[in-house]
Amino acid sequence: MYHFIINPKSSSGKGIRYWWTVKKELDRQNIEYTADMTHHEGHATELARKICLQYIGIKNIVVLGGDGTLNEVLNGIDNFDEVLLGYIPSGSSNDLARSLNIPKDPIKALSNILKPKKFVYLDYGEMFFKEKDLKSRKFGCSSGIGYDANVCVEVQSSELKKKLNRFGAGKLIYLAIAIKQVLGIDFLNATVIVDGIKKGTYKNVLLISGMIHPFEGGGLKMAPGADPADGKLSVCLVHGLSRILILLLLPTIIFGKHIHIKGVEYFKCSNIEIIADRKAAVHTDGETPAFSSHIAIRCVPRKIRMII
Ligand SMILES: Nc1ncnc2c1ncn2[C@@H]1O[C@H](COP(=O)(O)OP(=O)(O)OP(=O)(O)O)[C@@H](O)[C@H]1O
Repeated sequence: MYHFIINPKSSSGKGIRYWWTVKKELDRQNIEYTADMTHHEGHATELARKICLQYIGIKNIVVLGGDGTLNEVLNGIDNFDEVLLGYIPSGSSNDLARSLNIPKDPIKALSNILKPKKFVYLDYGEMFFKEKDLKSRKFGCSSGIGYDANVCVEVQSSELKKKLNRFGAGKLIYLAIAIKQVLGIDFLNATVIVDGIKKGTYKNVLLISGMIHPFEGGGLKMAPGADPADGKLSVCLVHGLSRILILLLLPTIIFGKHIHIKGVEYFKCSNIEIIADRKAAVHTDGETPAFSSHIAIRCVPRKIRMII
C-alpha cells in the first residue's frame, strides 16, 4: 500500500496535473493506495503524522509536490525507521530531486517507486530556535539565516512567481529577487560556534547556510560537494563583502565557484550555533518558519530511507 501526499498547488497547479497522470497509472496497474491533498500551509505535516499513527509497520509515503511539501512531510515523521519515502517532484525549485537525479517526468519517477532499484539512507538537518515559543524544524535539503532566507520570504509572497510558474520559469524569481535585495541588504553581526568550539565573531554577515544537499533556490549550488549521506552539514558563511562584490558573487553561486572567493568560508561540521545581534529571517528548504536571533542547526545522519 502506498500513501500519497499531494500538494495540488505546487508550481501553480503542476501538482494536480501530475497527480491526474500518476493516478491514472496507479489505477491502470491496480496498485493499492491512499491519496490525500494538502489544503493549506502545514497540512502535509498533519497528513504525514496521521498516516504514521494510523498504519502499522513500514509506511510507504510518496510525496508529490515541491521541496516545501517534502519539508512539511519530514516534519510529520517521528520514527524514520518505519517510513520508506518516495518523491515525485512537482515544485518550481525541486532542489532535492536535482541532487538525487530523481526523474522530472512523473511517470518515470513513479515507476522507480513502484519497482525500486535503489534505496538510499539520507541525512536530514534540524534547526533549533532559542526563542522558547518556536519549535524546531527538520529539513531535507537546505537551511539558512540572513539574505537567502530574506529572498525566500519575498519569493513566497510574490505574485510574479505564480505567473512565471505557468511558463515553467518559476525559479527565475529567486534570481530576480536575489538581485533586487542586494540593494537593501541589512547585514548581521554574528558569533558562530562550530561543533562546540567558537569559530569567531563576524561583522557584516550576508548569510550563513547549513546544507545537506548542494542546491537551494532552484539550482543555486550553495554547497558544491555536499554529500547527503556523510552525516555532515556543509556550511557556507559569507561576510564582509560590499554590495558590488555581492552582485559579482551571485552568478558564481550558480556553478558553486563562490567558495573560492575571499569573504566566503565553506566547511563541514556536525552542528553549528549562530548568535546574531538581532532577529533575522531563517529558512528550511525554502520555507520561512521564523525570525530568530539565536539558532542551532544539526545534522542527523542517514535517517531518511528514500527510493531513488
Ligand atoms: N492547497 C494549497 N493551497 C495553497 N498553498 C498550499 C496548499 N497546499 C500546500 N500549500 C503550501 O505550498 C507551499 C509549498 O509548495 P511546494 O514546495 O510544494 O511547491 P513550490 O513552492 O512550487 O515548489 P518549490 O518549493 O520546489 O519551489 C507550502 O508553503 C505549503 O504550505
